[in-house]
Amino acid sequence: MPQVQELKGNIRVFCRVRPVAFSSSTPPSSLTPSTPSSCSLLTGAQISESEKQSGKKNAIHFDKIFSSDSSQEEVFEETAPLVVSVMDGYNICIFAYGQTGSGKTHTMEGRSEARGVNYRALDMLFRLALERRTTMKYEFKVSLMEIYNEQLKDLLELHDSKGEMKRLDVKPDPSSSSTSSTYVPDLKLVTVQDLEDVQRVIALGMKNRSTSSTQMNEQSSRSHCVFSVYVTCHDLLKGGNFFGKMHLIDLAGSERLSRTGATGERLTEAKNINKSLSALGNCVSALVAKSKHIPFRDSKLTHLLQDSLAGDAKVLMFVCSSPCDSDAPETSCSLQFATRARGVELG
Ligand SMILES: Nc1ncnc2c1ncn2[C@@H]1O[C@H](COP(=O)(O)OP(=O)(O)OP(=O)(O)O)[C@@H](O)[C@H]1O
Repeated sequence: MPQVQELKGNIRVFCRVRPVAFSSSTPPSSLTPSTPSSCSLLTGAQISESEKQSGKKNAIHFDKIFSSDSSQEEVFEETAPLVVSVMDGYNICIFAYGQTGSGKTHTMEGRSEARGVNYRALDMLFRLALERRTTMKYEFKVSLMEIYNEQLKDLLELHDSKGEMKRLDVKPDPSSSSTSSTYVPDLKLVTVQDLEDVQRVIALGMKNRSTSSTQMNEQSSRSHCVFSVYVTCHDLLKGGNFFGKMHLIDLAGSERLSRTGATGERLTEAKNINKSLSALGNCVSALVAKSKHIPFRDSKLTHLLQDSLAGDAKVLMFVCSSPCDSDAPETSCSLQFATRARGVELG
């Protein structure tokens, strides 16, 4: 059984490197083709090697590095201790960050033959609930939202017959004494009892999600996707209830507009994605500097994350990276962001 991690601490950062093969199979015409020999930028071994050479000052530190041959099981094994604590009433936020095509969706959602963190997390929660059934009774609800072009949408509820999704907003939580606590009024929560329920809900939501093909990724997420799990725990021995909440977030990929060849609608999407990711960067910098004002309200993404980043959540960030030299500028930006994020003190 994974051990529950301590509440206080910094944002934990896990670095995951995508395999080479996925970019070389369909090399984008405008990019340097990815060959194994040119894809030497980032492996666990090389990070520690560069660490040795450059000395501690410039070294990049992560809580864990997963190389390109790390399996979904290995990744989840390290993530599980954090996930478990939602059953004990903690708030958890796990998000994947990185350039487009770097493996964020693979890490969070995965595929049916290689499930990602979301599915494995729910699987573990259901199994734990069963194990603890003589002392605790758990109820699970989930929600699925996306932030697309700076609009927060409920992926589980249609707003009208034209197929428009219901639009949502982030508001201060009136039931909490903490000023950083937020909630999303009118968000649809669905009770789930097993993995089949979860799969049904996710399949419905994903049908409504905004993805499209870009030069960098055949099935690129054009929105930030927020899958949330709400756990109510009834203590059967002592009586009383407590609550835990977990956000599992697949961020849209950061991208250089010049590389993506985006025009029209794709360009608007890309600009909105980059804007909200830089708002996240600004909040992280302000949190590291312990500024009085953290600009959470500058974007829907940061407003939604306020609850986790300024509250009492345990936060884990996957920084997903391409191993290719041709992606070096983006990888460098992602790693710098991850380094800053790791300096954020929580709790
Ligand atoms: N560790 C991995 N092992 C196997 N396949 C991977 C891995 N990482 C990524 N891939 C594959 O690479 C491709 C791109 O990955 P993915 O869609 O997860 O990227 P992304 O970061 O979510 O991109 P975007 O931001 O454009 O949505 C997919 O086909 C995915 O299955």
